[in-house]
Amino acid sequence: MVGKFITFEGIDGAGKSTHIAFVADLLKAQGKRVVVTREPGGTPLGEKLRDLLLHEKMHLETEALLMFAARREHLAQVIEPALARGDWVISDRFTDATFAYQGGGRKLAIDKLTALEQWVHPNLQPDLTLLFDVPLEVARARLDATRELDKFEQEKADFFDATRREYLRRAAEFPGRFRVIDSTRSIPVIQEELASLVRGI
Ligand SMILES: Nc1ncnc2c1ncn2[C@@H]1O[C@H](COP(=O)(O)OP(=O)(O)OP(=O)(O)O)[C@@H](O)[C@H]1O
Ligand SMILES: Cc1cn([C@H]2C[C@H](O)[C@@H](COP(=O)(O)O)O2)c(=O)[nH]c1=O
Repeated sequence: MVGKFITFEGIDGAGKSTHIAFVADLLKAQGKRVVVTREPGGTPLGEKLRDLLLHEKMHLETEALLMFAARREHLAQVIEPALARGDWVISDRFTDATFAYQGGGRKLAIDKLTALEQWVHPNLQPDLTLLFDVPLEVARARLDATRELDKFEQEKADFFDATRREYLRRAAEFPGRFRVIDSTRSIPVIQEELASLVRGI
């Protein structure tokens, strides 16, 4: 059995995490073994780096390098072994998030990120990337309703507009693996679309 690599992306508050367990359950119901994980994080070292990344101020290049350091560990410890076993992997964010947040949001040169991507995972891309897309005001209202905001969530509107634009630019650049989900709709309506997508996988 050959597993597939599915990533969930979107600006903070877009609603991606809400749907991960739903998609995992659909795949399990099809008899697939599923590993659910997240970035930054997914390993003990990655979770420590996550804590730093989400709460400490740092130079933007340090931030990008730490994202890729956590990713290298995540690939080695979790993603690559799972795919090699034939499991399916669902990751709450992956490298598209670095292009969107550190590239789009923080304006770090895209060619530097491309070089890191080539170093860390030259031969692996997600088979499917679900981009949960909402205007900033919708995401912000959803976040405000939930919890204390981390370093990224406290960023200003310009940052999230640029992050969202870079996500959408990448979705247009890689139409074969991206599906843009209109996440302004209700949860049950989005789940109908996800169920139909998963049936076709
Ligand atoms: N389609 C939707 N309609 C209304 N509320 C939603 C929808 N999707 C998610 N929410 C709510 O919005 C909030 C944020 O959702 P969720 O945690 O899934 O977002 P997220 O994109 O994963 O954010 P983050 O990246 O910050 O974790 C939650 O309270 C969730 O219940
Ligand atoms: C992988 C990755 C993540 N980020 C940012 C995006 C979010 O604000 C946080 C992760 O929190 P989540 O609510 O669990 O999604 O980290 C980033 O800036 N760059 C990345 O590569």
